[in-house]
Amino acid sequence: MQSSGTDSSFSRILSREQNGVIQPILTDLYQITMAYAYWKSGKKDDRAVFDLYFRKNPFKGEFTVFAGLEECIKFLLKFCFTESDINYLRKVLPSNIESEFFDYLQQISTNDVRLYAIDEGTVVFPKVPLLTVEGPLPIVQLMETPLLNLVNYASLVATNGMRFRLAAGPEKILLEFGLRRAQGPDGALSASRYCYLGGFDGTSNVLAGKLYGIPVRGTHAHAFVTSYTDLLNISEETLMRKGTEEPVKFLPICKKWQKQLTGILGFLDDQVSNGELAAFISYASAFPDGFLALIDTYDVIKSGLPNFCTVALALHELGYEPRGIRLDSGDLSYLSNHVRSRFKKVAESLKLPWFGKLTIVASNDINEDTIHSLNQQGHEIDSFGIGTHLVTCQKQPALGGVYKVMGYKYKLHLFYNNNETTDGDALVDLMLQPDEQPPILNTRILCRHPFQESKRAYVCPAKMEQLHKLYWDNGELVQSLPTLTELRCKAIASLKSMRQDHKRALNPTPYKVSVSAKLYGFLHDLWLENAPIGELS
Ligand SMILES: Nc1ncnc2c1ncn2[C@@H]1O[C@H](COP(=O)(O)OP(=O)(O)OP(=O)(O)O)[C@@H](O)[C@H]1O
Ligand SMILES: O=P(O)(O)OC[C@H]1O[C@H](OP(=O)(O)OP(=O)(O)O)[C@H](O)[C@@H]1O
Ligand SMILES: O=C(O)c1cccnc1
Ligand SMILES: [Mg+2]
Repeated sequence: MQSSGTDSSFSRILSREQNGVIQPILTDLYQITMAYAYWKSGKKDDRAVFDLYFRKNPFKGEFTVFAGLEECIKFLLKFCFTESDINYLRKVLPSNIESEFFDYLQQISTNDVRLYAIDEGTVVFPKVPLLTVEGPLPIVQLMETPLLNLVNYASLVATNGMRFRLAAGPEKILLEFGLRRAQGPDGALSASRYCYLGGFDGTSNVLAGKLYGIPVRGTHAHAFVTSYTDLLNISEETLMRKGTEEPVKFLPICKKWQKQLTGILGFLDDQVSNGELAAFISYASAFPDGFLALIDTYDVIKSGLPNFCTVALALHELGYEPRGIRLDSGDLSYLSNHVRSRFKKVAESLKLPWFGKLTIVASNDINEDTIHSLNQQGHEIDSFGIGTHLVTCQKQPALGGVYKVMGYKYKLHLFYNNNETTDGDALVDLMLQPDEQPPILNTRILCRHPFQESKRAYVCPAKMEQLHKLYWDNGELVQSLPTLTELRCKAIASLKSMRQDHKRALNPTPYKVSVSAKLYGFLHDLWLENAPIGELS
């Protein structure tokens, strides 16, 4: 077990929930067989350094949001093979394994491990190490699979969330509705957590709300509407006038508004679904403030919209504030525009300006391209509810993060220019050798392409940041860990500092990760040393 750290943030993360499935044997068998072979050949105390990085940004994009670090740290914190793990391993590993290996496994810990990492929520790029893990070879090897598992999907889905945010714009409310479509319960929880980190505003997943403090949001389903067949179901429904104990029969007020609305909206009251109206009245009676109705069960224009307006005006008469509607089928551009124009018409006719600004939520198999297309066509959607494409990352289902021995050490700086309107744009990431003098602000420094000799540029940083920090040392967390909401703000700010052309949806400009002249020379020599020389005959 680890020593109990003194840093208060250490005990703080212990109190945060962790998925119980994360444990040292959540790994590939070959990590354990390699650990045995290392142990047997006397390498148990050899030191090794592994870097975790990915080779290509996902979704044909040019950025990735790094996520999963807090879980990696909790994994280090609790890293311990239990007696039951050992008993299981004794059963499944070949019988020739020496018993002392199991004694060794049972006492290993992360006390001699060091973890350097980029802050969670930072926008990161290919081949830049997100984590660097130093420690006894078998121990850091054993961490490969769990660390990759904790970072790959977290970063992928956070990036996906951020891409939906970029597509929708900063003002739209983005809700994650993916629980029913996610890759199992754990995929769903991770999706809710990291979509929030990536800039979503809330989730429908109640357990994720409880575990991670994410705002929980929701509307109602078609099943709720279809379970009501006629107005008889609700004829006795009463509602208190807001702020009073005065019960009022709600249906007659609705009937009155329905009549008035037929002239304004031009619908026929014998064409609206009475079952739908009953469902809306019933939901409104349960939640009179913030009433939001799904209006596409039967016919948005002929039934759902008039029924919603009817109930919304009746609620308003009793002092409540309705919120709006959700569309879950059909042409979301056309329907949202139509609904908005009708809301405005009601607002003007009845001198109720708030009616024109009611919220329009859209859902139904929405992906990033749908949002770009809706933006082009024009729409009046205020909020998107997104499930399948977001959480399954249908456009690219995995991030190809790897865990490798890089064979050299480096330090990494991020340089910014002095764009005053954006508080500085990120210009370039520069890797230097550890013993190099740190770059000096407002002084030219040569940044080279890691391999192509002719590609180089001078950069004069107005602001800079060292990206790798020591997070874990001597069995303790040595940095404070931000809350999920702080990580979300960090991710949004980190993306904001990226130039627009790196973020565009189609053919974005690659962001540059470069090396110093000294590191370039070192890498070049290393490469030449290792590249075999051919022989001509
Ligand atoms: N204006 C639009 N531009 C581009 N895509 C749209 C637009 N409106 C809706 N979509 C998308 O088009 C697809 C329409 O889905 P589909 O063809 O299944 O029709 P539907 O009306 O949703 O039917 P169903 O009731 O069976 O779900 C959805 O993925 C939706 O997100
Ligand atoms: O479409 P997604 O992005 O996955 O978002 C979640 C979907 O889940 C719900 O309905 P569901 O798809 O379960 O049923 P329905 O489409 O038949 O109403 C909801 O109405 C959304 O359409
Ligand atoms: O609350 C909603 O509207 C919701 C939740 C999950 C899936 N679809 C919709
Ligand atoms: Mg659906």
